[in-house]
Amino acid sequence: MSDLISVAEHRTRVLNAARPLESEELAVADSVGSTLAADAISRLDIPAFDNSAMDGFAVRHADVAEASRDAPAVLRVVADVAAGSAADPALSPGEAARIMTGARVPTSADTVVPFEQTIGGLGDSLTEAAVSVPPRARGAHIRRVAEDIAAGRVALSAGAVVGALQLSALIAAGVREVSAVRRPRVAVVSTGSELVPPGTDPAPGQIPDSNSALLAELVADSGARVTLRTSVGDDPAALRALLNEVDADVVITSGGVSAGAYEPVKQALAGRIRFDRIAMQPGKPQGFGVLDSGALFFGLPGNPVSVAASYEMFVRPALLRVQGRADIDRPRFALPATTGWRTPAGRLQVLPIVVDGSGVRPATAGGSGSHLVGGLGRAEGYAVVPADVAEVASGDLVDVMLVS
Ligand SMILES: Nc1nc2c(c(=O)[nH]1)N[C@H]1C(S)=C(S)[C@@H](COP(=O)(O)OP(=O)(O)OC[C@H]3O[C@@H](n4cnc5c(N)ncnc54)[C@H](O)[C@@H]3O)O[C@H]1N2
Ligand code: MOO
Repeated sequence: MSDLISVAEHRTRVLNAARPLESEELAVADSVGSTLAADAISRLDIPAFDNSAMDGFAVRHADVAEASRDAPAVLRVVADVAAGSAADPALSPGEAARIMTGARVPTSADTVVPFEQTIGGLGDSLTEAAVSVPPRARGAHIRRVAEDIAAGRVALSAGAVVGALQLSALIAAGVREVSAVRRPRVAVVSTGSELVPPGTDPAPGQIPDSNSALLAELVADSGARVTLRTSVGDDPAALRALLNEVDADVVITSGGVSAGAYEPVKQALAGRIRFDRIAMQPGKPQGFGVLDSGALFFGLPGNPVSVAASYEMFVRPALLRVQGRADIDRPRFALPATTGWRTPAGRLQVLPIVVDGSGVRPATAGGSGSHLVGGLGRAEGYAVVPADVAEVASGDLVDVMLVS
């Protein structure tokens, strides 16, 4: 239909309004989940000093270069260097130091021979080392100072999110504080008079409010903080009052944006934000704008699969952008469909999928219905099928983004 606007156009509008928040200094231990606002600079070399990669002997390469099982190079062991030791024993020709993994390599040694390449191994290692296998090269089994990151270099770049891997790198680099973008505060509001709180038995005509939980968890997964999670009935005045009070950087509602008689979001915000029909399935009706408070406002359609798909396509990229993330899109892979399915003409399809062997199939038994919230529980990601494709056949390659 001609009044549909493309996903790309809507996304551009959303991202243009999504500006990074201010930054704050955080202790590294408190930075997990935050995005760096500036490069974190290493205070230490990694490795911090030349050290041994193996338990064995620190040797002079010239002493062992010709060693063989028939003619072992027999060295006198003059020192024992454990990890943590500051010792730097001097080795003369014909001498070795016993050394453990992670220990400093003596300045006068240039190679490490593991116990396995000696005749006596650990057994008589404090008296002599009979090397029976020559090292592959001078420098073998030595981990060089700063070969990974040098002090003064970037340990983690602006725009990176601090997870477990990044935290370990920052700690190893001796970083104590980072400049991080403040995490967005997000309000999640379900609308609909049919909703009852999770765990409550619905009366006839009622259903559990699954969207606010869905959105709250998605928001948390995106590194933002849910500061309000609530539900209002089909009551535009109540919603307007709530929106006037809410203190958040981003407000996300579900429901009440389509063409019915009771559309609280549309009625509460008519003239203040845009309501568009997007060429996407699910997720056609979308409200978006900036509230008087400056908060970004997303009025997502109420159908649960529409909420999940709209979040992936519009809200998540925006939340990552306001956090200053370098990467705001999930990686996409082309995988074959293991079964065929129909796609809506003229709308980009965002279909929950299950990874099935080396291909994908719809997660929702009935296909692409936006109400099939039960099937969402099986979904591992989405197939994103262009608007001009009318049908996916078994074996076709489809673009997939994984979310779990
Ligand atoms: N005449 C038309 N009707 C509809 C159109 C249209 O273009 N013309 N669009 C359809 C499409 S597409 C969608 S998507 C929905 C969007 O409707 P709303 O955003 O107004 O959402 P509601 O009507 O409030 O709810 C839709 C559906 O989702 C269920 N729901 C709502 N909130 C929750 C919640 N928190 N947890 C679980 N389920 C929820 C609700 O009960 C409805 O079944 O409009 C179509 N109609
Ligand atoms: O756009 Mo609705 O989300 O197709 O069902």
